[in-house]
Amino acid sequence: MAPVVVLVGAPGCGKSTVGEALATALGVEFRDTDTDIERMAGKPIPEIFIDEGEEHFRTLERAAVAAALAASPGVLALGGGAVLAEETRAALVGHRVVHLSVELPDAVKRVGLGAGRPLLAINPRATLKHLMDQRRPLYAEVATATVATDGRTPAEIVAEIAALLPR
Ligand SMILES: Nc1ncnc2c1ncn2[C@@H]1O[C@H](COP(=O)(O)OP(=O)(O)O)[C@@H](O)[C@H]1O
Ligand SMILES: O=C(O)C1=C[C@@H](OP(=O)(O)O)[C@@H](O)[C@H](O)C1
Ligand SMILES: [Mg+2]
Repeated sequence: MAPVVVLVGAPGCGKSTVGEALATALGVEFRDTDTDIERMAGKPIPEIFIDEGEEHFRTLERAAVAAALAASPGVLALGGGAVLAEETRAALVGHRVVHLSVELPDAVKRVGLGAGRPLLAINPRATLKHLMDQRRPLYAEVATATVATDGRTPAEIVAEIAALLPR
């Protein structure tokens, strides 16, 4: 069964937070591929990056996204870098994919010092800017709708996404 909606966007755009609140509002299951990856690997994401490296994480991520797209009936949040994989962008075709957009100032405030996000462990602001510039076209490519999150509460964002969904 396909997800009701898949959330994509940069780190700090609110995929995990908004996704969980949206699932609660809709009364459906919430799934986050980062949580699935941690379960698969048996350790937190920063440890996967330290022990096996980013490439290994991306391999686990491609598998986690493919499995979740096939099996999750509810709201599905991806990790911010999932769209880097062409295989994943292809797998998203035909799904309802909402890009939660965020500009650098709000993203920086939300990720803080990058705790729990190994890619942002050094110089979070500059790294985030680089990641966002690189990925913006990829989020636009996979998205069927975009919802801006800057200066808005998760509740406001949940309401806007819910209004996009079929009743
Ligand atoms: N709309 C929002 N306004 C303010 N803070 C937010 C908003 N959405 C998420 N946050 C906060 O930003 C941080 C990152 O959110 P998270 O859901 O983990 O983002 P993502 O999964 O997209 O990386 C969390 O501390 C969360 O509470
Ligand atoms: O941007 C990225 O490449 C990553 C984003 C993280 O997820 P969030 O976007 O939920 O922070 C997580 O998948 C991992 O740390 C890599
Ligand atoms: Mg997340």
